[in-house]
Amino acid sequence: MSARPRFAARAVLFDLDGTLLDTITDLADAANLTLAELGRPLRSQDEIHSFVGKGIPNLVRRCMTEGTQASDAEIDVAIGVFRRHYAVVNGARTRIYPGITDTLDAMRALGLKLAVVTNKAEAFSLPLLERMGIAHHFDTVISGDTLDVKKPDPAVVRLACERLGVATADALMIGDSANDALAAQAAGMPVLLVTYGYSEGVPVDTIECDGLLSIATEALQYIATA
Ligand SMILES: O=C(O)COP(=O)(O)O
Ligand SMILES: [Mg+2]
Repeated sequence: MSARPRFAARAVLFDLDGTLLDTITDLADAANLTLAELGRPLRSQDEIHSFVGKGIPNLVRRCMTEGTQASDAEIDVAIGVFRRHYAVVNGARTRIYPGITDTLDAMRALGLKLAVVTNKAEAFSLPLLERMGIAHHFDTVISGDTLDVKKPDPAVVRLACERLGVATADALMIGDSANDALAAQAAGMPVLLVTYGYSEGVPVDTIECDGLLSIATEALQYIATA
C-alpha cells in the first residue's frame, strides 16, 4: 500500500454541496415544489441526488427532461420557479456534515487560508453559509455565477487562489465530485474527495484523486505542517 501523500498547502478550497453541507433535502424540496407547481411528475430524492453538481440550471433541466420532455422556454420558466422556492427553503433542512466544524477550526489554527468554491449561485451560497453558521471561516467564496464558467472549469479555483494570494500549487481542493477533481487537476492542485457526498451517480472511488475521506477530519492527515 502506498503511503498517504502530504501536501505543503497554504490554502484549502472547499466544495459546498455534498462536502461541507448536506443540502439534498432542501434541493429536493425546492425541485418537487417546482415540479408540482408546473404539473410535472415528482422525483425521488435519490434521483435528484444524482442531478446535483453542475449548478441549479442543470439540476432543473434534468428534473424537467430525464425520461420526459420540456422545451427550452419551459425549462427557463422552471428555473425561475425553482429559485423562488429554493430561496424560501434554502437551509431549512440542511445539515453540516460530521467533522466539518472541527476540520475548519483546525485548519484555521494551522494558519491556512480557506475558501469555498461552489457551483451553487451566490444568491443561495452566501445566505446558506451564514444561516449554517460557517461563513466566518472562509476568506472568500466563489459561486456558480461569480464567473461565466463553473467547475470543472479551473478558472474558478484559479480565481479563489488569486483572491487568497496563494499559488494554485500551494492549495488543496476538497470536494465530492468529478467537477471538483477536474477543476483542481486542471489548475495543478491536489484534490481529496469525500465519500459521503453527491457525485452525480458516479461511484466516487472511480474518480481520480489524491485521497478519499470518509470524514473531513481525515484531510488534516494530508497536510504537511512546518
Ligand atoms: O450547485 C450544485 O449543483 C453543486 O454545488 P457544489 O459545487 O457546491 O457541489
Ligand atoms: Mg459538491
